[in-house]
Amino acid sequence: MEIVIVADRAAVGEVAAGAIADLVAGTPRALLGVATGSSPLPVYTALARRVAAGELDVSELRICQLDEYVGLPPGHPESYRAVIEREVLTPLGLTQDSFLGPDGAADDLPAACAAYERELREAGGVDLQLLGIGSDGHIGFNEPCSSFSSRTRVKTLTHRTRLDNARFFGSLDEVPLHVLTQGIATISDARHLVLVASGEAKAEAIALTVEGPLAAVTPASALQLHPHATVIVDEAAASRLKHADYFRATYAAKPSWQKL
Ligand SMILES: N[C@@H]1[C@@H](O)[C@H](O)[C@@H](COP(=O)(O)O)O[C@@H]1O
Repeated sequence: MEIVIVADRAAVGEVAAGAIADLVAGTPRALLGVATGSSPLPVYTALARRVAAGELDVSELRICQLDEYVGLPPGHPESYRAVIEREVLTPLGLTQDSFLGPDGAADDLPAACAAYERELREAGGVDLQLLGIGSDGHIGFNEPCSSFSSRTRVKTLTHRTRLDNARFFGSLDEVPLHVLTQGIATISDARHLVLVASGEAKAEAIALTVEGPLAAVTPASALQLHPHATVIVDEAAASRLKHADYFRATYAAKPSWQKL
């Protein structure tokens, strides 16, 4: 696992966008897994800026979604499909044609989960999966104690996650209780995992992810098992890392030929 510590949220976005730009330069039709939440927004802003400046061509890029609420009516502004369209597809000039996501409005949810697993496989697998992290260490919607071998399935949100996400809805009651999410094994199939976090509220989850024991109670600790995982954090999110100085020195001495 490589840990990159930078000054602030905007710098987190620039470094992660650089990794995506490097991928697209070599593989224009790459499959990019995107995440919702506030953490990845600076990444999308940095990508959109590069596209607008003519520095990056994403016209062939394909996008896929990590997770989705169950039961929101189609077109609900907080469905993750709508969020990704608003925050990723439109700013990058992409359409729903280049987008894969699980169907949270399906009558048969297990079948929708199996169909999404199949779609990801048939698309050739995810090249780079961008991840945020919940304050309880969840990735996607894999709440604490999710199995490391889990595939896409229905999960129940914890009270804490529903409280965290209530800011996007009118009230806590409007936050769905159930979701579909890529499992931890599904996420780990991606060839490169890039987790971004900023702010003090994520410091404990980041310390447990990077330096804590491998434990289902911290779902993001599964990144420790991945052959190519990068964690990009700002100083506040890094503030509880015991090995921060080593991580800084390692990144500062990174050979120029070596990409993230
Ligand atoms: N399912 C999403 C996660 O993918 C995201 O990482 C998390 C953190 O969001 P934020 O970055 O806003 O703290 O929110 C939701 O639970």
